[in-house]
Amino acid sequence: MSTATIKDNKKAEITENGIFYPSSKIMLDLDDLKKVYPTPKGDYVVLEHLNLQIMREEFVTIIGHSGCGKTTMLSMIAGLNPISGGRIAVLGNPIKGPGPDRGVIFQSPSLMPWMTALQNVLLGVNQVFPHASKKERHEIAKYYLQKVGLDGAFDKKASELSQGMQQRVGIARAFAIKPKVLLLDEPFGMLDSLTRGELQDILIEIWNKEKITAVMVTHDVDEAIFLADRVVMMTSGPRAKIGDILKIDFQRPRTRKTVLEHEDYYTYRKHLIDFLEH
Ligand SMILES: Nc1ncnc2c1ncn2[C@@H]1O[C@H](COP(=O)(O)OP(=O)(O)OP(=O)(O)O)[C@@H](O)[C@H]1O
Repeated sequence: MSTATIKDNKKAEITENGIFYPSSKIMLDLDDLKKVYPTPKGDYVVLEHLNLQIMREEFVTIIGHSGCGKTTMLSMIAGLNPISGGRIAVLGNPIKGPGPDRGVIFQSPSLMPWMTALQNVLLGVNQVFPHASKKERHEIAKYYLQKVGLDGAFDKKASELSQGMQQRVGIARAFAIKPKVLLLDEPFGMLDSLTRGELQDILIEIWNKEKITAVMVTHDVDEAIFLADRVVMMTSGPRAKIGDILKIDFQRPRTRKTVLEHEDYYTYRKHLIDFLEH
């Protein structure tokens, strides 16, 4: 097992734990990112000098104390929150706002309650693939609903679905637009632990197949380790930035059992908990 403290990973090409990441492999580049919120008491600098490169086909989880700016960072990558300084680029192209190259899964899936599961997924598919035939668009939406285990619930209204089923629709909706980057903001935070485990398995199964770049904020250290290629630790705010990065060397595909039984598991876990406690 190897770990590395990233003091300054600003370079376009980085070497970490002996692995060389060429710039051609960088999917997402956060360069000297800054975010300031104006408040009645004056400007609040949430993030400053935040540098992070995320590779193609990489699954990165982000942990940090409550209020450090994880959602702020993710919403800026999504293009939903303006940048105060620095740059965010996808495959070298600076982002200018939200776009279909970035899919988002929030803690609450915010479905249209009066629409069916299928119609909710089709909303995004229709927008992103306007030139595909109606049959093709339905096939895409149904494929991903099947993948999340909702074969029998295409025509159920979102309001009739449990929270876990609604989040399954949220996952299907995000994958169905075939984004380059999937952004997940504590997507399982509101679910009971059994449902949470089921959805982690579904997420990782689809991700294993599609291998799109994924960035996921979580408060759960075990979830962070189970899913990630690298766990990114943010310092506490104000002026939060990347404090440390832990590479998770478990082979894929992974199962919870093999991960929990791996001799490095508790070393990884201790590393993350030590970071959060200091
Ligand atoms: N629109 C806003 N205006 C002013 N301050 C804001 C705004 N949005 C967030 N903040 C502040 O910015 C800081 C970072 O918030 P953010 O939600 O990004 O943190 P977080 O790490 O995602 O928190 P949590 O883990 O609790 O979800 C917090 O102190 C929050 O109060």
